[in-house]
Amino acid sequence: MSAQGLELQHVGYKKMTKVILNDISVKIPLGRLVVLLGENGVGKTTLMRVISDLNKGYQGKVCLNGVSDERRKSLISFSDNLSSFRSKISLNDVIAFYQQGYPDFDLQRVNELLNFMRIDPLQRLGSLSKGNREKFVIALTLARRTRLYLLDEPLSGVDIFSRDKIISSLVKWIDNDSLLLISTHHLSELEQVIDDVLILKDQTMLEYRNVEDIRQQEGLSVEEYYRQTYLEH
Ligand SMILES: Nc1ncnc2c1ncn2[C@@H]1O[C@H](COP(=O)(O)OP(=O)(O)OP(=O)(O)O)[C@@H](O)[C@H]1O
Repeated sequence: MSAQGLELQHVGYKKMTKVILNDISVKIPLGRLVVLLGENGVGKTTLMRVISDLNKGYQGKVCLNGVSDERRKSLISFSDNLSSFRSKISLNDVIAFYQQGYPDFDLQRVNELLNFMRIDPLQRLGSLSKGNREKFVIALTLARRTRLYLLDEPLSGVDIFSRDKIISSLVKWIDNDSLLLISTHHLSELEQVIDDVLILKDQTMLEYRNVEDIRQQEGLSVEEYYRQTYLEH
């Protein structure tokens, strides 16, 4: 494989003496939409934080497009819960902050995304409902023109109509030379748009597999396959 893409080599992470992630190795090419699966507490958020270099002191190597040191951070857009912002700040001011902080932030794209999600940027952050706040986070995350997007359970509070709309448009917002890793507990909704699944179990990777292979070779939906594989091991 070329250096283009995300490569994890024997990645592990401990918190004090507790093993959270253990010996994860995988190569994911660019241009993929990958869903990250696993039960509560298995380490999905931790893995995203390790990939983003937010959790220091991990074992092994994380390499994105050939960059394995902390410079890879500039190639990664990770959904942020915006907890560092005051509730009185307007969405436009949060956007201005992102514009200043990220040279790859695309103002036109964020406006298109907000328009698409029907979020008015004149509102104050603290006035957003849970679901609308999640939509705003998705818009901010996808508005960067970068190589890797990490969305950590981005749709948990979003209503089913908006979820369908956002999910079916995800491909449109991700460039061909980028990669999207999205964690969810609602796999069935994403089945039609994802390329691959990455399953975590017992602190490590159980499987990384192409969804078309699953359908053709196993004759199962991705959700059926996930349940079967998870319970078998
Ligand atoms: N600050 C912390 N201190 C100690 N343990 C932690 C800390 N943060 C996370 N953990 C532990 O790390 C493990 C992985 O947590 P993580 O949040 O990554 O799981 P997850 O797969 O994202 O879970 P969920 O599906 O519930 O969001 C859990 O066992 C959790 O208790």
